[in-house]
Amino acid sequence: MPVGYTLPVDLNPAQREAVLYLNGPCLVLAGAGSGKTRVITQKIAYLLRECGYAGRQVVALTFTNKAAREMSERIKNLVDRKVSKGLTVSTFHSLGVRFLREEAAYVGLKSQFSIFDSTDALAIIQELLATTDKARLKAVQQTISLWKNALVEPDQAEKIALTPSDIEAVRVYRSYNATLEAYQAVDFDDLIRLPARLLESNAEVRQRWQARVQYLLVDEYQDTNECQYRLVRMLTGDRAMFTAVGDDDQAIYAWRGATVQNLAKLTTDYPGLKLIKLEQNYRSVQRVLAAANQVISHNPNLFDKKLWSDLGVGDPIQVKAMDSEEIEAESVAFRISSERVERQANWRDFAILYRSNQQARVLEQALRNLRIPYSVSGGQSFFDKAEIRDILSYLRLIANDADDPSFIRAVTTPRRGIGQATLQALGEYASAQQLSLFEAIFSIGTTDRLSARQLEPLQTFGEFIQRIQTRAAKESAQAAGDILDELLAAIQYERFLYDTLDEKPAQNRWQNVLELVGWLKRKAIEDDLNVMALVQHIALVTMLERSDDDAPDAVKLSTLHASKGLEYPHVFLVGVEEGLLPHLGRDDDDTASAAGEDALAQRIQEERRLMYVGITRAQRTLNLSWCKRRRRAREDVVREPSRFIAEMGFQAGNAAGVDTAAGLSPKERLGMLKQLLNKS
Ligand SMILES: Nc1ncnc2c1ncn2[C@@H]1O[C@H](COP(=O)(O)OP(=O)(O)OP(=O)(O)O)[C@@H](O)[C@H]1O
Ligand SMILES: [Mg+2]
Repeated sequence: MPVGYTLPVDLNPAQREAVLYLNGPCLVLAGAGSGKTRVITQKIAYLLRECGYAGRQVVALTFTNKAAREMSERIKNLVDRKVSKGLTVSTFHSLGVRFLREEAAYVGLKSQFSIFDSTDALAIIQELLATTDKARLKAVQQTISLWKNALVEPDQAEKIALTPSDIEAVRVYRSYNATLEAYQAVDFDDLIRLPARLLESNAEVRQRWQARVQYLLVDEYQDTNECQYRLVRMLTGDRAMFTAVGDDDQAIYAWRGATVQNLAKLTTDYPGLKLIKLEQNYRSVQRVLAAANQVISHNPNLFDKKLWSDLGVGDPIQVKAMDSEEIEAESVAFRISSERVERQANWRDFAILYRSNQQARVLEQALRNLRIPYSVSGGQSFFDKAEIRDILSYLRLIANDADDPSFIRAVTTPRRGIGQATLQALGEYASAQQLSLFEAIFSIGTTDRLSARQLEPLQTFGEFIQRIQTRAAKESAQAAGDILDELLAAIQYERFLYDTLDEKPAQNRWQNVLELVGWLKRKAIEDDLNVMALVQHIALVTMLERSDDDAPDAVKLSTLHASKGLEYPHVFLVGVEEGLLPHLGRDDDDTASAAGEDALAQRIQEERRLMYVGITRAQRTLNLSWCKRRRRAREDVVREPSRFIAEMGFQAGNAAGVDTAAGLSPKERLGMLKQLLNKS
């Protein structure tokens, strides 16, 4: 340790060791709430303040934009702005975008490539597969995604594809890639796959990046996939100056190709790896921790870990059975409202967590009824709304005019007298000439299939987009706002809404558009992005969350997946029932249900880890509930309590809420007894 450096006192010896260790690769393996993320933040501060690293030499990778933002905030408080200048704290995907923007030419892209989200990607697959069977489409999309994440190219996929459906998927995979290439577009998986592949194949690029990334830190390492593993390996090279932190019990992205084996692989790939374990949990009271430990003990474990807390026993965990999801939602809303007063807490101290996005609607309604402020994260719904996709199609076209899907959406919304026949003629010409639709406008001229009357609105549109392109490329973040306003006015989008819809929905949609534009303007200024850079930024936000503008004091609604890494004083975990948590794939878009016993066991284990993640978000109180009946496709279905409730040692049927001492050590039991006695 450099002389005169005082590490923050609020690090325990093991954490301190992890922060100070700089002799090679380091893995911190520890349970929830043990301060893994804190180690990363403190280590960045240590590198910058005491070890002479410049900001631009340090890269920290997190799992979500929100986590990246929070980490940046914390570092701002620890390190002088001048010292941290150039520091990268981002998601794997944002780093991928930056990498590809700089190295675009090496992978045959222009730097203003489009990023297609899964809705865009699905539309392409639908065209290639020529089916509307949604389950089949999603299955193919997932297969392609898994191949990409495992760095399996179509040629290799062809060799391993045995079933007719996999063979079909290979065919789609090939054409899908070709289509993306034609549009100068990449999908989310490509954001990591292309950099990893380029780094592996091109020594010059590899050396340049290795010289640049002097120290790398990775949070939530258990959820990295093969591509991300290789990316980390390539970026850090033989020097292997990195710290990874993770918890195998919190691996919840196997369905996206993540593999906890990456944790084990580190220990074999880097023989000199320093392994550090943390055992004290600083987040949760003992009852919560005991429940978490109980549940996860039903999974086979890769690594032996212990976890204890000295934050006191805490209140009994409540387990409630509800008659329906409406009643469950009402009851949660009511409880939050009264507990806020009783506990003198803030709205933001409460979180409601659920397995599936669809559960949010009923909860939102109940909170609105009681006028409780809330914010939702983990949903993609906002960016999937028609009006938002309309506006974004313009922006995407402006940034990348090879993006044919965006062209088609923009040119036909609002309608400007360009009909199907016109577009068809344009499309045939474009593909014959190997041009994008946008380029085709300017060279097609009138033909026997395209009259001057048809051509004119196309050209007007083309010139309009070109004018904005010229400005957008030249101007700054400040001007981005003006450009957005002018764009909206020029296309008369508000009028289009009121012309085509009833007043109420038109008003709603226009509000959403204004919200989007307001958010974009703030983002442009905050991160100093011009319109071009902004467009790529948006695509990334759509991926996991859009929770920038969290209301300052609001109850948090979140999926379990999106709650990873976060903590709340009071947690309500709803819908803890068989079929939902564990989610057993009764949905029609599910492929794993047919995949046999072993796959099912794996799946239950992943769901159990998800349950563990949920429980361990709670700092002080935890409330579980499940519904005896739930509406599914307009039918009421009888539900059973989740097996996880029994695994925690609780009984599930009691509507009054039960408490048991299961999972507590003798000392903790005694503490609990004392507490009960004090109360009475
Ligand atoms: N040494 C410490 N002293 C006091 N508080 C600590 C200490 N280490 C961590 N904490 C606090 O404990 C909480 C959990 O820490 P952190 O979020 O870093 O854990 P984690 O291991 O990353 O959890 P998760 O597995 O959920 O991501 C935070 O509120 C953090 O500030
Ligand atoms: Mg963490």
